[in-house]
Amino acid sequence: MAVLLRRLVSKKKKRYQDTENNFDLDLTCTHVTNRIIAMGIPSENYERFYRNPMTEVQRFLESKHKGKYKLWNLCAERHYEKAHFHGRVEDSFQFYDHEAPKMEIIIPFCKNVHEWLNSDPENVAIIHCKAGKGRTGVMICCYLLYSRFKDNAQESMEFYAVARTLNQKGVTIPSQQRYIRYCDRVLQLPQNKYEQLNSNNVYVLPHPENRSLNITRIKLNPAPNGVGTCELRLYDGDFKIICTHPNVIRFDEQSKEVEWVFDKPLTVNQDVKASIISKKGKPCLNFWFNTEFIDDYNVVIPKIQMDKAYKDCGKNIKYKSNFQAEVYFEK
Ligand SMILES: CCCCCCCC(=O)OC[C@H](COP(=O)(O)O[C@H]1[C@H](O)[C@@H](OP(=O)(O)O)[C@H](OP(=O)(O)O)[C@@H](OP(=O)(O)O)[C@H]1O)OC(=O)CCCCCCC
Repeated sequence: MAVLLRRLVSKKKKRYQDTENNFDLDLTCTHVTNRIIAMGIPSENYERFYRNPMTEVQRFLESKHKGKYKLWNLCAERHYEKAHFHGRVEDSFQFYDHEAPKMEIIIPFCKNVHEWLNSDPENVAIIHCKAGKGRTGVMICCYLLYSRFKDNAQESMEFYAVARTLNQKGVTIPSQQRYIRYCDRVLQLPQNKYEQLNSNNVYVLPHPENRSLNITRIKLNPAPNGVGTCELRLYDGDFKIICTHPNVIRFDEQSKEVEWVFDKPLTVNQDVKASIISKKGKPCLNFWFNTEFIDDYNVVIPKIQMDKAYKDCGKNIKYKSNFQAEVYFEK
C-alpha cells in the first residue's frame, strides 16, 4: 500500500527499482550522470509512507556507496539529523520550494560538489530537495554546466529532464530556469573571475562592484482581470519584503495597462522577487531576477517566463497571450 502511495506521489519522476534487493525509491536509477544522484527527501514519521523512507535511503547508500556518499539537502523548509548519514550532509545551499536560489550560492555549491567528486573517483553526490525535481534540478543543471558536462543552459535542462523524469518535465518553473541561464552566463567568464571571493567571502558575480539598480515603475500589460485589488510585493534574496504597494497606482483604460509607480525609486541589489498578491492574499504570479544580469534600463518578462502565469500559456484564461510584466529602472 505504502509503495503504491509513494509511486503516486512521485508522479512522473523516475524511480530506482531493484526487485532483487527490494528497493523502490524516488531516486534516479540513471544517477543523472554516473555519480550524481537526484532524489526525494529521506523521510521519517508519517511522511515516510508516501516519500522515500529514511531507513530505505540509508540501506541503499550503505549497500551501494558505503563510505563514498555525501548528501546535499537543498530544502530550506526541511531538516533532519545529519547523524542519519554519519554527518555527511551539507545544508548550507538551501532555498524554498518553487523559488529561485540566491545567485551567490550557485557557484559555491558547484565547487563544493566538484571537490567532493574529485577527491575520490568512487564518491557520489546525493542531491535532494523535497520532491527532488525542481530545486534539485536547478542545482544539478548548474553543476552540469560548471563541470563542463553540458555546454549551455538549454542542453543541461534537457539532459536533466530526460534523466530524472518520464515526461521530460524537469525544471519547469521559469525563474528557476532563468537562474540556470544566469549561471551559464557567469561560467562564460574566466574561471579565476567567477571563483574569486570578495571581502564578504562571497563569490564575485559578473559585476563585482555590486550592481544596485533603482526601480521606478512596474507595469503589467495588458492588465489581467481583477488586478485592481491586487498588491505588488517585492522581496530580496532572503525573502525579506522590501516593498509593498497595496494599490494599483495607474490603470490606463485605453492601453489596458496597469502600473505601479514608485514615488521614490526603490534601490535593489542582487536577487529580487516580484509578486502580485490577490485580494485573498495568494500570489498570482511571481518572477525572480538578479540585478547583475540586467543589461538595459528595463526588463520585459513575457507570460511564458513568469512563475504561475506560464501555466496559462496556450489556454489564455487568466492572461492574454501577449501578457507581460515590465520593470523600469532609473537611467
Ligand atoms: C490516496 C491519496 C493519493 C494521493 C495522490 C497524490 C498524487 C500527487 O499529486 O502527489 C504529489 C503531491 C505534491 O508533491 P510534493 O509535495 O512532492 O510537491 C512537489 C514539489 O513541490 C516539487 O518541488 P521540489 O521539491 O522538487 O523543488 C514540485 O516540482 P516543481 O518545483 O518543479 O514544480 C512538484 O511540482 P509538479 O507537480 O511536479 O509540477 C510538486 O508536486 O504530493 C502530495 O501532496 C502528498 C500527498 C500525500 C498523501 C497522503 C495520503 C495519506
